[in-house]
Amino acid sequence: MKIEVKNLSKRYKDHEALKNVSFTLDEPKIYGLLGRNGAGKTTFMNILSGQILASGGEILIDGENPFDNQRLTESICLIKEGDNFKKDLKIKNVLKIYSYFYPKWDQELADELIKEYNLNVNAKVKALSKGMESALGIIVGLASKAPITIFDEPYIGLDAPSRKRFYEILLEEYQMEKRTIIFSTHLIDEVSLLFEEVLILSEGSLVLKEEAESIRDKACAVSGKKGEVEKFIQDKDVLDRKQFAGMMTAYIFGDGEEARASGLSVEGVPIQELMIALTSRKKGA
Ligand SMILES: Nc1ncnc2c1ncn2[C@@H]1O[C@H](COP(=O)(O)OP(=O)(O)OP(=O)(O)O)[C@@H](O)[C@H]1O
Repeated sequence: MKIEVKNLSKRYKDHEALKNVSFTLDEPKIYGLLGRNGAGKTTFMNILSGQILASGGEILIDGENPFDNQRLTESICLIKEGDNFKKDLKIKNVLKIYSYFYPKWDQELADELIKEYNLNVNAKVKALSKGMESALGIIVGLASKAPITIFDEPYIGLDAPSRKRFYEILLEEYQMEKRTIIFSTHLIDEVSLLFEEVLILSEGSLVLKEEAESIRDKACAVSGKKGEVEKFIQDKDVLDRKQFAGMMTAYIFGDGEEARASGLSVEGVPIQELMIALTSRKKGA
């Protein structure tokens, strides 16, 4: 489904959470939506899933506004950090409700994941630990098979092996049937390999939208003796620099060929570092 975001703004009283954000997602991909606390990620995902209204601009999904739009809501599944389900419901009833709601619901996958995460279908949501409740969210998100599936920091309390399994299953499912997956997380290093495209919000503005692969070509980390790196980056677009014991690493925009030719060592910039550099750069600008 095509998602067009046009001059999107959201104001909460005197705070502008989203400022004139525009971009298009026109292919089913795994998108990483990143940014610091308060950058506007959840606000964006809430507007996208039709839960709240924008203050200005619009989001169109296949040409339609998602707010109060039954046809579209069946195609969008948003799994939040918590409180996704009514506390008094039993797991089996949660699954039943979602199976009615999502036309492409995959019960076989839900059953498999219930076993995988060792959940008792007769347990009530309120009796679940934080990690178990997150597992239930992940199960619903994956089994919904919604063409737009949004995970907003979906794994609070989930331990590392369970998160790893989630990434593996997400990828397996995605490879079997492509869909738009928007994944917002602060555990960037852990998931960045999943992302096919990365969007970074900073203080309500979009500061990067780039395919993960071209990030590798667009920015690089240049390391070497401090003096040599300093000399090399004089005329470069520098994102960030770190120094230690007479050595320096600078993150720069541009490919690494010239740096390599100057005898400096060149590596990719981890997406987490890129996010930190881009979001602090804007603040200081
Ligand atoms: N209902 C609301 N009322 C008032 N202000 C809000 C409301 N929801 C969000 N905000 C403010 O809007 C800004 C963006 O919040 P949002 O939750 O979208 O950020 P985020 O990027 O998801 O942050 P985090 O990574 O911490 O979850 C923040 O300054 C937040 O305080």
